[in-house]
Amino acid sequence: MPKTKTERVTISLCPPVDLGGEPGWIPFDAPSLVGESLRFVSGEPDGNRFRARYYRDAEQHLHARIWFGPETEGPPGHAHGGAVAAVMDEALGLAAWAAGYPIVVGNLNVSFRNMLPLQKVVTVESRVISAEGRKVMVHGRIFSGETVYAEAECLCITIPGK
Ligand SMILES: CCCCCCCCCCCC(=O)SCCNC(=O)CCNC(=O)[C@H](O)C(C)(C)COP(=O)(O)OP(=O)(O)OC[C@H]1O[C@@H](n2cnc3c(N)ncnc32)[C@H](O)[C@@H]1OP(=O)(O)O
Repeated sequence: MPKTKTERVTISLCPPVDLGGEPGWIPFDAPSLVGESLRFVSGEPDGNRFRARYYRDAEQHLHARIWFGPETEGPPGHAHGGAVAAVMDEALGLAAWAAGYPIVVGNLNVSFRNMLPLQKVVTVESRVISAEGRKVMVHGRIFSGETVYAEAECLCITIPGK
């Protein structure tokens, strides 16, 4: 009769990272606005996938500091394109909510400009460009210093009744 074997799985967490904002940025509490459902990107603030923190600046624009952990890997040592798109989806959709539009994302167009190294803290900046009828256009980019990793155009559609 085969013996049952207990396997011990050890998950080692990466060390803490600094997701602090720029002077003048105010921490933005996304769950208090949209609920607790945004777990895919921001749900594990100490995990090995994404670590994210949102802020608003004095002009109420939404910014995020994002750390792409080892579990977001696509090309060796670099973030998966889907991981980059997931961050854009969440951050730019949230930017529309933060500007007062209850939306879901209808179309997201991401341009990958440079490979994004893992375990790097980057910044997402966003701008609500226009709002016509139910369509809200948000633009954003992920960058660090002079390097732009991705740019995105996000068409958000307001949800009737919200
Ligand atoms: C609840 C708490 C959440 C709280 C969550 C907050 C989270 C924010 C961040 C996360 C963002 C996400 O991941 S959201 C998840 C990913 N997204 C989704 O799953 C969305 C799936 N799609 C849908 O549910 C639907 O297609 C909608 C709601 C987007 C649109 O459907 P609809 O309500 O029937 O409206 P519809 O008549 O089709 O479209 C309305 C207008 O928008 C235009 N339009 C619609 N889609 C598109 C499109 N892809 N590209 C161009 N234009 C479009 C139409 O032409 C029309 O223009 P006109 O004729 O008026 O000119």
